[in-house]
Amino acid sequence: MQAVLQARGLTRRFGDATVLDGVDLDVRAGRMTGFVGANGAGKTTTMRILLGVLAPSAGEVLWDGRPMTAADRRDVGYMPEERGLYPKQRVAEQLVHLGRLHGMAAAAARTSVEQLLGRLDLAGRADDKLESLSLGNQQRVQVAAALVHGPTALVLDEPFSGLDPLAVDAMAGLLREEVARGVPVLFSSHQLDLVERLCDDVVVLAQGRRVAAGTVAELRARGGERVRLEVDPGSSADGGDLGWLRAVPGVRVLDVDGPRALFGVDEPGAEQHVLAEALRRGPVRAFAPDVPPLSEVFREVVR
Ligand SMILES: Nc1ncnc2c1ncn2[C@@H]1O[C@H](COP(=O)(O)OP(=O)(O)OP(=O)(O)O)[C@@H](O)[C@H]1O
Repeated sequence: MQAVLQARGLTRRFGDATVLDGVDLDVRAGRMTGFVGANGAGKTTTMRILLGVLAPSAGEVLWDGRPMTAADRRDVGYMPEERGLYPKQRVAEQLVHLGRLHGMAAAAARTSVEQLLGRLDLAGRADDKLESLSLGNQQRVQVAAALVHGPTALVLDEPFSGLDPLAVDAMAGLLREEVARGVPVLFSSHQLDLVERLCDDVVVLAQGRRVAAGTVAELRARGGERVRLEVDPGSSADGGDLGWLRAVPGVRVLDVDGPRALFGVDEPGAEQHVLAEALRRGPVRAFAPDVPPLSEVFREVVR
């Protein structure tokens, strides 16, 4: 499927420092794309370039396969790192104003704001000044600001930071609805468990370069074949200690804790030798393939 929003070879220099170096990015229609990387990796800089807030030193941003214009960008929902709503203005008032700026009729903007505030559990705060809300609730309003006009794409800089688990679920539900209506969604986050749970695709940046990209499953499979083994400690002569695994050729022990172990398979079939040896020593409780969590893959690829 053709990506709607693409970056090709994005490079950005600040003085002598190259903070983005040839970054490619694809955000596909109807897919949630997670944008991850350590502090300072270049995520915010990339998002600013996507939205035209910052110019690239080289490279380009494409919309539907052609250079993205200011008109294309006008309908993208953007939640910038510096946020951007007015603390002293009332919540609903400024959201309606934003909808109007995107070309909505007043009545349509009011309806959209009412619905969004209801979904985000903020109906009772509509007439309060933004600054009187807790930080988490202010964050919800910031996301509402990106959604109010029915965006053609969403680019959100850490929309989940500082949210309680219920707010995360409410926000995730809203974003999923946008994805379901075909909107490409890109969001940055340091919460890798959340990225793993919510995203279809992931892009990993490290020091200004794209070091990995693909579906969550593809990235998790990068660690190679792994197997989890557990034996019955009581019935084995050696008390179930799996230390012997270290001597099996073609096997890379990742973790051993008495009768439980996790090992990588470097030579196809080596896991069958492990199983045969384990069964020779006593009963086996578990022998199953294991996929590393995204957080583990992340540590590997950004190293
Ligand atoms: N205006 C600027 N002038 C000079 N350097 C900048 C400027 N903006 C960003 N940088 C540098 O670019 C690098 C990338 O920063 P960026 O904010 O894009 O990273 P990030 O991945 O979003 O980080 P974080 O997860 O901490 O938000 C950093 O080293 C930062 O100091």
